[in-house]
This record gives sequence, structure tokens and C-alpha cells, in this order.
Amino acid sequence: MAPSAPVLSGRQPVPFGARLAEAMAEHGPVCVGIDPHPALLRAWGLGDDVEGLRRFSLGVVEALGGRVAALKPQSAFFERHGSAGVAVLEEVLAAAAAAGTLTVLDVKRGDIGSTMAGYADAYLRDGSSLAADAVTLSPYLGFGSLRPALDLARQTGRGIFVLALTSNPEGASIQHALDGGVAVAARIAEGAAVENAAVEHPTVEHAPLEHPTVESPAAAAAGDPAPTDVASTDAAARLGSVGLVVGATTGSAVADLGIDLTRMGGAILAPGVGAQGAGARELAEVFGPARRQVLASTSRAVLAAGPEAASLRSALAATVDQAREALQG
Ligand SMILES: O=C(O)c1cc(=O)[nH]c(=O)n1[C@@H]1O[C@H](COP(=O)(O)O)[C@@H](O)[C@H]1O
Repeated sequence: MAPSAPVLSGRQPVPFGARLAEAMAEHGPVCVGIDPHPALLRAWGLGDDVEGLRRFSLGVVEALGGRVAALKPQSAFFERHGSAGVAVLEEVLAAAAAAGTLTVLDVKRGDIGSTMAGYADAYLRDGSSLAADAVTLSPYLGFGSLRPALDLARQTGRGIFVLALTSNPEGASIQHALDGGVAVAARIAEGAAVENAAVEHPTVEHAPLEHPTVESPAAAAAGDPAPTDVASTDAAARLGSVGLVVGATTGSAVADLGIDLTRMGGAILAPGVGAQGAGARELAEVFGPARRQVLASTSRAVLAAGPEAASLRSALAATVDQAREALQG
């Protein structure tokens, strides 16, 4: 079972990337979001109130904890219930940890560095009641504004997923924009690559950054194993702890913008699977040589199968089958 909290190995916490790679190998490359939308609470026969929120969210952890690579509570749906909702979020994080399941707290925070230090303290410090194994952050105040969170995550063995190419169509207006001829999203990927290259992973060897990313047509025609397969298999085994969010709905943007995700070295959280329309085909097309780094993320498509635990598990199993076929085949 993948440990859900940083576990001491000697005096160093085991980095998030290594723990995630282990969890993905055991359970498949899927993360289930806990997004207690009012409509889902109703569909489960629950009230849109704190008790409904609690039964829904803990029900998901009970059904899927210990059976999925990661759970991703969406903070917005807890915050909308006020401080009592945030208390439920704390319970959910603790319950997932007790079940041995990694948590990615989806908060998408971004602020000036001195304020980011406060967010880091909330989500990435040992002993904080809101600490998760990883958190989503927005780099749109500048990648460097994330520094306090990057540093604390590194110290405590936690992970960061930095928004690069989001799944919503509006994201392109900022993320595809050129900065000195380089797309903003490509600059963010470069920032993550630098972070991952700077960290020593105690459980795995360092890799050079130069992963081949394009299979030569001649090699393909000759039926040689693609060099990209070798690079991407290695990448999955040595995932860095700073990952990116790249939506599975982003079509050819990764290729069009010249973003080298294998070189980035971290995991790729890929939302957009299920309710937003992406499936196995999109996962394979969008991520190509970086597919083994991908943690496919889905919320409503699995949650809608509840409240019965067996139905939630079946929906998860179907998603894992699809993702495995697309990403690990
Ligand atoms: O960071 C995220 O998880 C995220 C990034 C992104 O680009 N798009 C995106 O949909 N998400 C989140 O992923 C979840 C998607 O939920 P479903 O559309 O129900 O699968 C929501 O919690 C979103 O906030």
C-alpha cells in the first residue's frame, strides 16, 4: 500500500513523486476528485448542507480509500459551507491518510510570495490540519511567487501541481500567449523541470534532463521500440514532486506549443476525463511520449455512480481500465 503521509526513510521524508509513482503502479494512473456539487448531494439523497457534505465525502473515502492512486478533494465545495465545511475537509484528509491513500488538495491558490507562505503553511506543513500530500497552485502571479510553497513541499516530502494548460477553453488566452516567443505554459513547464532537476530523490537515480521525445520515422518503420517508451517508463519510476496540471481536453496544445513534458520530470495531473468529455483516446493523443507520467483525474463521472460503494468501485475500475489502456499500453 502506498503511504499516504510522508514516511521517514532515515531522516528524509519520502518525496511525493516517489510515493505517487508507487501508488500509480499499484492502483493504476487515476485520481478521483471529491467534488460535492449540490446536484450530486441531491442525487445521493443527501441535503445540500454540512451533514450531506460529510456523508458524501466520507462515503467516497470509505468506498475508494486504499483502492485508488489518489483522491482530490475540491476545496471550493467544502468552503461554500463555511467553517463547518472546512472542518469536513479536514476530516476527509485525515480519513484518506488513515486509508493509506494520497491526497491532492485542489485549492488552485496563487498570490504574492509573502502570502503564498501562509498558504504553504496551511497545506504543506507537517501537523497542519489542512495538510495534504500535494496541492494545486496557480503560477499566474509568476512561477517564482510559488517559492515558499515549493520550498516547504520539498522539506516535508509533499507535492505541488502547477497549473500549466487547464482543461477549460478560456485558459488558452493566457496559457498559450507568447513571452519572448515561448508560450507561457512552456515557461511554466520549464519552471517545474528546473525544480525537479534540483532535487535529489533518495529512492531513485538522477536522470539527465535530455529525454528523447520524438520517435524517428525510420525507427518506427523498422518496428524498433520507440526511444520515447524507454524515456517515459523511466520518467514514471522517478517522478519528481513538482508536477503540472494539463487538461486531457487540451487537444494538440502540448505539441503545438512545443512543451516537453518528459523533460519536466514530474507527474501530470490530467483533469477533464469523463464529465468534460475526454476519454482514453484523448489521453493517448494529448500526452503521447509523456503518457506514463499522467495521473488521469475524474470527478463527476465516478461520483455520479454513488452512493453505493460497489457502484463507485465499478466506476473507478472502468476508468482505470481505460486509463491503463491509453497510458500504459
Ligand atoms: O486542478 C484541477 O484539478 C483542475 C484543473 C483543470 O484544468 N480543470 C479541472 O477541471 N480541474 C478540476 O478537476 C475537477 C473536474 O471535475 P469533473 O469535470 O467533474 O471531472 C474539478 O474539481 C476542477 O476544478
